[in-house]
Amino acid sequence: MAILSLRVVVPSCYIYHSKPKIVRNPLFSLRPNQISASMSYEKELAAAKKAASLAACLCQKVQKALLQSDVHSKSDKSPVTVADYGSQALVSFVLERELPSESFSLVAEEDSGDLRKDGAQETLARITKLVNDTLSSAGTYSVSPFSAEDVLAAIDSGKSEGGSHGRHWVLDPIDGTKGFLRGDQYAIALALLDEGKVVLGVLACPNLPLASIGGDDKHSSHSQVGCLFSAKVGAGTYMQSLDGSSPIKVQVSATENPEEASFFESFEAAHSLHDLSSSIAKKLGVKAPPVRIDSQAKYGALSRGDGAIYLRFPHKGYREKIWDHAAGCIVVTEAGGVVTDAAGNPLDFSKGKYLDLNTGIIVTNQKLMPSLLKAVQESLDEKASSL
Ligand SMILES: Nc1ncnc2c1ncn2[C@@H]1O[C@H](COP(=O)(O)OS(=O)(=O)O)[C@@H](OP(=O)(O)O)[C@H]1O
Ligand SMILES: [Mg+2]
Ligand SMILES: [Mg+2]
Ligand SMILES: [Mg+2]
Repeated sequence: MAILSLRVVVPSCYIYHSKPKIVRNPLFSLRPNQISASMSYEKELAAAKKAASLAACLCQKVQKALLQSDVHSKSDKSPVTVADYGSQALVSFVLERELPSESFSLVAEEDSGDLRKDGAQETLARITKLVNDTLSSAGTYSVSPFSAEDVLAAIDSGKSEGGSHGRHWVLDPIDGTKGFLRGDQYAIALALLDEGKVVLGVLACPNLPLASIGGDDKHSSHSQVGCLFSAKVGAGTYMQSLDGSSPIKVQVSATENPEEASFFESFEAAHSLHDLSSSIAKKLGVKAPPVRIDSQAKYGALSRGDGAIYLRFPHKGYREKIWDHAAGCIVVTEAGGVVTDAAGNPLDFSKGKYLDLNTGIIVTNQKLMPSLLKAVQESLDEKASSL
């Protein structure tokens, strides 16, 4: 069995601390109508942070010793690993356990179909062991070990369709599976929808340096890695280290000058049109080359001002899923940023599993958004007229 070599050294399993250290910033003082919103969803946010942190432990364990046999191809040919399944089972278990009085609906990326097929028993046994080992090493729950059937059921509790009524959790158990396999960036992305609106979001990014990745030190081997971003409607965005530092409030870059702004885009060229992003950035006057990283770690990095712009233009025909953007979207907006489609409309998470989008997704701060939208429109018009 081939063992893939991985570049990132990760810290040991996380101990999660919940007490926030508030960094005062007048920009983030709450308006009266935000106070009630900020006080609700508290236990849901705590549960989401716990679930994502535990899932991150499981993913790290797998990434440290990744076996070729842990990687499978889904029917759409995208990769899925034992860690994607294990992470989904763990998050679903923790949420149900922490919030027993609430009706539970989860819209999640993975399902157990392939794991129920002949020949998948060994993989399922490995996932079951990973889930049990992670729960027992965290020591948080005294539960009898999960059986393989329990794991399949926990994965399949993510089959909800979401929508505009009631509450729905939205989970990408590993966002950026290709990055995960390369030993690069990935995220456990969890959000809660209430009446079709994202009201909280958590991004666990086990390989994201705590220091900025926007500057010259982005390849420093000394950087401590492992970030947990969390945001609640009306209450701002916080970042803490996954191994337990106090949360600090973060905010997006305040730059008004595109020449100072760097931009993020997908690492995978198959996921976003890099040429189109370059033409938009050039029009806007951005000087720096693109920062290409996998997953919603881009939203996390943007929320703390590492870069000022995220451009995402999928190839024609691709339909964006809500779990690829829900958590990232609230993490950025609560940090003062703006997330829209290419026409400037806010993203609508109330339509089920898919986002009903116009062309692409753009993210930046409030000052740069008007000129970014103009550059996007001009570049799209040029592209259309050249066809
Ligand atoms: N063709 C195509 N176009 C656009 N997007 C796609 C495409 N295929 C996949 N995906 C989704 O992209 C998710 C990975 O996020 P990113 O594109 O931000 O990261 S990456 O740099 O490209 O790895 C990735 O999420 P995961 O499947 O959770 O890894 C996919 O949902
Ligand atoms: Mg994803
Ligand atoms: Mg995924
Ligand atoms: Mg996937």
